[in-house]
Order: sequence, then structure tokens, then C-alpha cells
Amino acid sequence: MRVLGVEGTAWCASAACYDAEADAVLIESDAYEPESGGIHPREAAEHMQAALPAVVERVLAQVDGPIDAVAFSRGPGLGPCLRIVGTTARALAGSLDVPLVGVNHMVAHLEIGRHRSGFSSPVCLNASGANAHLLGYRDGRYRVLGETMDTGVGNAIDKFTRHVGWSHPGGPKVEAHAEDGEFVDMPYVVKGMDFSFSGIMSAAKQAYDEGTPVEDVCFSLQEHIFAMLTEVSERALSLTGSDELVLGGGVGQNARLREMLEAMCEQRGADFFAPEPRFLRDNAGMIAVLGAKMYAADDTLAVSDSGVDPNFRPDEVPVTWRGDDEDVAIAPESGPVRGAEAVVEFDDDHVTKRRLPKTYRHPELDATLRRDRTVQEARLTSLARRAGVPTPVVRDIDVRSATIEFEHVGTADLRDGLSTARVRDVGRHLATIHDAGFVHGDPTTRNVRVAGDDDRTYLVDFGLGYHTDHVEDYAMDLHVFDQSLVGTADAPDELRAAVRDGYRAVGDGAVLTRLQDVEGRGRYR
Ligand SMILES: C[C@@H](O)[C@H](NC(=O)OP(=O)(O)OC[C@H]1O[C@@H](n2cnc3c(N)ncnc32)[C@H](O)[C@@H]1O)C(=O)O
Ligand SMILES: Nc1ncnc2c1ncn2[C@@H]1O[C@H](COP(=O)(O)OP(=O)(O)OP(=O)(O)O)[C@@H](O)[C@H]1O
Ligand SMILES: [Fe+2]
Repeated sequence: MRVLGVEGTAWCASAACYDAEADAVLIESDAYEPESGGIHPREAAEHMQAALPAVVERVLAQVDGPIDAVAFSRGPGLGPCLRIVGTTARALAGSLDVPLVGVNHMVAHLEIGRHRSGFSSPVCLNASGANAHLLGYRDGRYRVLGETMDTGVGNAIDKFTRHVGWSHPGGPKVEAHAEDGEFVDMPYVVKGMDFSFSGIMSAAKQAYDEGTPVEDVCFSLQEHIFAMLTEVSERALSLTGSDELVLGGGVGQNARLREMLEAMCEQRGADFFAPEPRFLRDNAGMIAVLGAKMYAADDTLAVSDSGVDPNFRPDEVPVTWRGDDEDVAIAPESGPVRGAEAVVEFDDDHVTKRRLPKTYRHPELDATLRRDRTVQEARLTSLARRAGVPTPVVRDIDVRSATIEFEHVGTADLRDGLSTARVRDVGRHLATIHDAGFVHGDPTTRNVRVAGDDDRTYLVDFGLGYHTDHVEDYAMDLHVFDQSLVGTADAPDELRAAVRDGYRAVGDGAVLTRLQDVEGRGRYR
């Protein structure tokens, strides 16, 4: 089987042919390079119009044999560019007289890694220009386990380089300048498996304006941003119990990001795979490869239904080409637990939590995070108890070794004992701590302990918590819990409703309204 792929969501006019029998991918691309500033949608569309016919022709000239289907990027991306891709693909399918396959560009970024690695059900980190998210397959969909709360990771970096006056794209320039840089402290924002770049981008621009050497800013940007992405990836591995990670997206070409992910996986005994650069940056090869899987599953489009969608989210795609039994693994654990942050050991009635150094992080950043989170965790665990939320008693704390000793609570993680009554309780607990002026920061189904007998639910792991009176922060706390239900429960909808019920019974209705807002936000900016 041979599938022709067409890509052109933003900057890369590309065509490819995937020969499934030979597992060979032929790619021809032509990049749009803005003369100044970032990507202008109209100029980018003009580039697609001019360049797509030529790359298609170059591919077809090298193909020896019939084409069985034409696959194209349906979204997400820039509307004017996508429409040209759509028109090109429809015309090709018509002239070749073959079916049309509409591919989600973000799912293609992840599937190419799965395809090339041979991993069965990995967690995927997509680190591209306009996006940044963690995906895991569950129950017929790619679930968004975590994502950026503002801009995509590449766009964030590109905004800094525009500020400095460097041409687009900025990522490779930041990587080159970082080589001679030294560490300066910058904002580091992770909320469960979500993360945000707006604070660090303003800080980077300000540091540059105030005379910090640009090499130091570039170095520190990479150290912070990529450590954030690595931490959330590790949290996703820990939460799902998966031991496979694949990387996708243009920022994945960065050697420092790959090095960090590789080191993290090695430290926890997981397998890591990053496809070669031609499959990381935007390319039609990944569109053709996923197109072939979809075509084999009869997942084709009638021309009348083949409109493009600039906001096409990866979790909207019915995954027709994978089996029902391929869900991302959820392994039962025994013995010491290796969370995203700490190693937790159990001894009779107490639990020792050690934040061991993470070799992937810069030593200074590592020391700060381990110390601050240890102090904060001990404080907030006790504050929550005083507010009336069941949490373990803090028996001892040693800030130097970032170690806390807790009372052992519960008999299982909520993940392994989900019920509507229990998640309703969690909703109430979150409302109670928000009322007391702080957030948990990482409320997942593994950071709640449950007990069989009295059905109490305890909150643990307050290390990412902080004091705040912003409705947005409270809503994000709920959103993190909501996403963890989606990621770990078989039938999450009833549970999600129960959390809201619990929250409503105790907390502020404005937070639930804001939660709807948070969920409705398209983050492709
Ligand atoms: C929707 C689609 O149009 C979009 N595509 C996209 O963002 O192009 P992609 O090729 O995946 O990524 C481009 C980004 O990747 C960054 N980049 C390229 N090389 C880099 C490097 N060595 N280090 C860091 N960033 C790099 C660029 O600065 C740019 O922001 C997407 O996938 O989000
Ligand atoms: N006090 C406690 N009593 C019983 N079990 C606990 C207690 N504290 C932690 N655990 C168990 O250990 C696991 C890991 O602990 P914790 O979440 O604090 O570590 P972590 O490294 O911060 O995890 P992550 O950052 O991945 O959420 C929890 O999911 C829970 O199963
Ligand atoms: Fe992309």
C-alpha cells in the first residue's frame, strides 16, 4: 500500500509518500521563512499556494507504482494555510481517483514516534511550535493528560527571539547561544501535568532588557522550560504506570530537551524514543504514515465532509486504527513508589518521602525545587488538616536531605478504588482548602488515599501547593483533578460530575464557572 501525504499547517509545505510494505518514507519539503517577525498567516498561505504543487510533483516523480490514498493535515493550524492543503489534497484524490484521509496533525506528531519506536502504548510528549501537551491512549481516544496553559513551547521561545531581534525560527538560535551561557533563576510553573510559559517569557525579556547576557538568558530558558516538560512527562509516566515515552514536534529537535528526557527515563527505568529530526519538525511523512493506518482501518472522508478545522484537538479524534485492549498501561505497584518527584518508602505506620536529586535538572534549579517543595509540602499538609481535610500527620522533616516522614494513611490510591462517593469527597476537600486560601497544585487520583473501612479520603503530596486568592488558580486545581480522572478512569463522566457536586456543596460557584471557561479555552495561540 502507498499513501501520499500533504502537510502545510503553518510553515512547512511538504509532500510525502509512505510505502507500507517497504516501511519507507519519502519526504519533499519547502519551508516558509518570514523576512521579519513571526509567521504571517497570509504570507504563509501564499507560500503554500506556490510551494505545494512543486513538492507534490517532486514526490510523485520518484514514486514507482500506484497510490492508494491521499492523506492531508486537517488541523490544527492556520486557517488560510489549511484551506490550501485541503484543496490540494481533494484535487489530488480526484485526479488519482483514490480515497481521501483527513489526519489530525498533532496525532500524527505522536503516531510517527510510536510507529518508529515500535512501542506498544507509550505516553507522548508533543513539543511543537503552536502546541505542547502530553497524550496517552485510553478507551478509543488520545487523552490530553496535561498541556500548556498559554502558548505552545516553540512559540514561547520564538517570542523571546523576536524581542531580541533574531529571525524566525528562534529555537535553533536559542540552542546555539545556550552553549556559552550560565544559569540565572527564572519562574518555573508546573501544575500537576499542566504548565505555563507566560511568566518565564516575561522574565526572560526583562532580564535581557536589564543587561543579562543573552547567552545566559538562552541557557536558563532551556534549563527551566525543558525541565518543566521533563517533570510533567515523568508525572505522566508515574500516573499512568507506563514505562515508554515518545517525543514529537519541532522543539524535539533540541538536543538538551532530548538529553533531559533520556536521563529522566533512564533514572526511572523507562524506555525513551525520539524520531529522527525529519520526522520531528512538521513534515508530510508523518501525515502519510498515519494516513496509511487510517486508510487500512477504512477511516476515509467523503469530499463533502472534508472541511479543515484550525482548532482540531487531538482528543476529538476517534482512534479507529488501534485496538480496544491497547490502553496505556496502568501497572499495580508494590514496594517503594517512585513518583515524579520523590521516592516513597513504607514502614509499618509511617511513610518516608525523599526528594532525591534529579540528574536531568541543572543542580541549582534542582536544589531550589527540592528544598522549596519539601518546606511547602510539610506546611500545607498540616494547614489542610487544620482546615478539616484529612491528611497524614507530618512526623518529621529534614530540609537538607529534602525528606519528610508522614503518618501512613489509607489502604489504596484513589486510582485503584474510584467511586462517585470518594471523588465527591475530593471535590469537598478541594473546596475547603481553597476556602482556606491555598491550592493543592497536583490533585490527581494517585495523590488521594482511600480507606476501605471508614471510607475517608485523604489528600497527600502538597509539594506543588501555594497560597493564592485567584479564582483562576482554584479552577486550575479542579481542572488538574478532572484531567487525571479522564486519564485513569474507564467511564469518567459520572465521576467528573460528582467532583463538581462535592465542590458546589462547600465551595464558591464562581470557581466552577471559571472551570468551564478553562476547559473551553482553545490553547492554540
Ligand atoms: C499546528 C502546526 O502548524 C504546528 N507546527 C509547528 O509548530 O511546527 P514544528 O515544526 O512542529 O515546530 C516548530 C518550532 O520548533 C522550534 N524549533 C526548531 N528547532 C528547534 C531547536 N533546535 N530547539 C528548540 N526549538 C526548536 C521552532 O523555533 C518552532 O517554534 C504544531 O505542530 O504545533
Ligand atoms: N502518607 C501516606 N500514606 C500512605 N501512602 C502514601 C502517603 N504518602 C504517599 N503515599 C503513596 O506514595 C505515592 C507517592 O507519593 P507522592 O505522591 O507524595 O510522591 P511524588 O513523587 O510527589 O508523586 P508525584 O509528584 O508523581 O505525584 C502516593 O501515590 C501514595 O500511593
Ligand atoms: Fe507540528
